[in-house]
Amino acid sequence: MTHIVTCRNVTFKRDGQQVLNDINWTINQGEHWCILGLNGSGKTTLLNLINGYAFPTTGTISVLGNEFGKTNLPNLRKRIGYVSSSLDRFLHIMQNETAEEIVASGKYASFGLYEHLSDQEWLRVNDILEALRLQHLKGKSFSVLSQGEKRRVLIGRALMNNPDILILDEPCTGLDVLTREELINVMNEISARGSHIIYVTHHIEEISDVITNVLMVRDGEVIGSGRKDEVLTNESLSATFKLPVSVRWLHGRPWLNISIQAN
Ligand SMILES: Nc1ncnc2c1ncn2[C@@H]1O[C@H](COP(=O)(O)OP(=O)(O)OP(=O)(O)O)[C@@H](O)[C@H]1O
Repeated sequence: MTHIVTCRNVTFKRDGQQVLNDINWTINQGEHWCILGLNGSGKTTLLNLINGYAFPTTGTISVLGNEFGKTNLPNLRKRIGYVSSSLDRFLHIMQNETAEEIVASGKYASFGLYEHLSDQEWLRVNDILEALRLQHLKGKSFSVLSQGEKRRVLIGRALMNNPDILILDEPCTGLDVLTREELINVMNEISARGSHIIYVTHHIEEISDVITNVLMVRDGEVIGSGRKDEVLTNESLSATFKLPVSVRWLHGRPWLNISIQAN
């Protein structure tokens, strides 16, 4: 398999609105992508198409070598991990479960099912807790964890199945700067384990060393796509954010400056 994701001439229309228009995008082996775009630009819709939760109006999508419409979706979805703060509303069902039980439940892609794990799978749970620096949370119930700890536990849960693709949809929303940096560091671990990252954000500061490529979306259209150092220019960022901005690189990481214009 050479391509992880391929979108060809993908459009998506709903209620007379062209939500996505002629999207062409390829993720190759070994690449980690960030999707950048304003609120309402179409990022979540694109993720839903990749997950097979929605289907394009026209065009084709193939994920991990399988073309949608010609493949077994549940099996394919097991190879895609998805962590999103938009799923927080479902978290009430696991408030009493411990950090390690929640990671373990990722094995069955269902909360609350971890009774049948083998000794080897529990070793894997331990290994993940260690890799994400969550060992100290063993035995603690989910309800008492901080926001940052909860996000990392959910990423650990998504890693339990060794997904080929891990989608992180705005994982740093609501986190303070220290917790955000801790979470960004976790991406090194994820890539070391062989998952391809798709990281969705509004903030270019979250584009860590691990991210190789960036897709810029504006009003449902791709306006930039490629290696991050080539794509993240003042012009393309100003177009993406509909605001005059400039980019500054510090130790290989981009930061945004907003050019305030005097009236
Ligand atoms: N099923 C649908 N029916 C009608 N409109 C839709 C549907 N799905 C998405 N849209 C519209 O498409 C546009 C893009 O929405 P989408 O959620 O993909 O944006 P987004 O980039 O993820 O935004 P945010 O950053 O705020 O999460 C919005 O205007 C939204 O209202």
